[in-house]
Amino acid sequence: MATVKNALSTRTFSVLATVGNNGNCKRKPPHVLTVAGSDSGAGAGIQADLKACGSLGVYCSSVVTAVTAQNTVGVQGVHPLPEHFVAAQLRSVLSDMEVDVVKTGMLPSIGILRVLCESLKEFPVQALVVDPVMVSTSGDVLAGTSTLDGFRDELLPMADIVTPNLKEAAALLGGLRLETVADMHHAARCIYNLGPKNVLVKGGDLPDTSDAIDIFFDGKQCHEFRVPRIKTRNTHGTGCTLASCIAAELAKGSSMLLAVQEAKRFVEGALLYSRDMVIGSGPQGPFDQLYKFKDQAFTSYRGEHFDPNSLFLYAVTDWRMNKKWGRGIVDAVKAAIDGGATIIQLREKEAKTGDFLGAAEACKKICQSNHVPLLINDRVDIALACDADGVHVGQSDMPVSKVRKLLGPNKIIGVSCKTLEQAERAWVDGADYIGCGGVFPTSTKENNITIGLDGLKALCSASKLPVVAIGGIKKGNAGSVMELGVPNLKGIAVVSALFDQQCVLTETRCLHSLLMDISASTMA
Ligand SMILES: Nc1ncnc2c1ncn2[C@@H]1O[C@H](COP(=O)(O)OP(=O)(O)OP(=O)(O)O)[C@@H](O)[C@H]1O
Ligand SMILES: Cc1ncc(CO)c(N)n1
Ligand SMILES: [Mg+2]
Repeated sequence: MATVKNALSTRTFSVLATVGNNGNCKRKPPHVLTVAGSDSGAGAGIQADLKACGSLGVYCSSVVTAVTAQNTVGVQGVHPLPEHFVAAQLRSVLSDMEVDVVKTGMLPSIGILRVLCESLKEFPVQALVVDPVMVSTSGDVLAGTSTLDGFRDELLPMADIVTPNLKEAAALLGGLRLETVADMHHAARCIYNLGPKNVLVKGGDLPDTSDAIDIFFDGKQCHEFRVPRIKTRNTHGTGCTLASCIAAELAKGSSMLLAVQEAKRFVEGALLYSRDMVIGSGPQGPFDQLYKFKDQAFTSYRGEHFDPNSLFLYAVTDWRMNKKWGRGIVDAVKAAIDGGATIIQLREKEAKTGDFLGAAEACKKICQSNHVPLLINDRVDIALACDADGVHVGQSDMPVSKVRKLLGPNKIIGVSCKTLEQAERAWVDGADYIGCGGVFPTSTKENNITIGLDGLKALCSASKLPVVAIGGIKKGNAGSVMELGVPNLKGIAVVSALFDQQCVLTETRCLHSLLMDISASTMA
């Protein structure tokens, strides 16, 4: 069950709008309509789209434009559906089902392309993702050359993003040669001039590159996406999957750039998971878009940005304490890391913005070179400005769902919780971990309610997220916390035990070795 929970990304639930209906509360899930061809081998086309959207927690309806007979060897046949029946399917779905985003794949004829354009004018949607499918990787033609003009003159001007591969980009530009990354940049700009709001030129098929490189152009800036090319024969359907994931993320409310980033991560994770899979005997096999349901390890694949074990010894800075002992934030952070701190949070309630940012930037360098994540307390602006690894917020700071929108899917978000309701909310809103306390009385925070070891244990047991304990923890009582033995209690967070001390390095070392001893004895 845990795998299923994970695959239904925490983010998913935060975007389920509730709509009143005869006094009842109903959920409206984000909804993508794919208008594409069926792939009998199920690696690409409608089948890929349904799996990809489903994996990202998005409802996917489907209008079939053609039925193909294909497998890992190639395309054995294409049977386009009659235009009037594509029109009928479009009307059925769009007139009734509150589609957020339309994603197009194989449009086998200019007639079908025009039917789609007419439907979109009659039933406008929030966003249109156009994957201008023309030729399969096996070289088989999936859309006649007559559709080229239709794409250029009618569909692309309506598109929020178009995602051609190299051959399709070349065809859209009248047979331009595309052989280098510089050519891809140029092509992205030229295709933008055909009218779409954004362009992603995909370089999966660029020869002689160790990276898979895609170029994104939003009319102002070009972004280069590079991931190490995964060595596998199973890449059939990467294009369809990528476009569907972009559509799904847009339907959930993401910005275009973040949607593309998330889609890339999904494809990369799926290829990695499926790299050794053997289906069929032809040259290009399908991969598994449902990978997140099958192997929990892949839900925490590196794209998932956060290792809960980094909560082990969590150092939270305090300007006043460090000043009292005559040292700056940066020196304090360096000493804590040298002593074994596994994550750093800068909590500088009184610092001026300019000073805070300067210190944060210096800490970021130290943290990065030591592979220790750096979080900023409360100040999302500072975190963005110094490119910190994430933010920690309290219950009266900016809500987690808003922080997630600002920081995107790849940053860490922690939130302080005392109650089971707050812990549940944190999970729903897309937090990565919970800070739970005060466990013991503390002077760092005024008027802080102490929940005690029992409160901590109850909250950990109920929480679906990893937990770090905080509040008055020091050498003398750290053992009683870690010995609670709840699996998602990953570590302790400390302020005065490290920073209200003469030597930060010594205190951190001491606490670190104590924690190591405790975890060795609890594992034994
Ligand atoms: N071996 C790989 N490793 C990592 N990423 C890849 C690999 N192959 C393709 N990609 C990525 O997959 C996405 C689709 O790229 P590609 O250029 O293959 O599209 P396509 O040709 O339209 O796909 P399709 O196989 O569905 O026709 C791109 O983001 C690309 O960078
Ligand atoms: C049906 C269908 N759509 C798209 C592609 C492109 O991969 C394919 N091979 N088949
Ligand atoms: Mg390809």
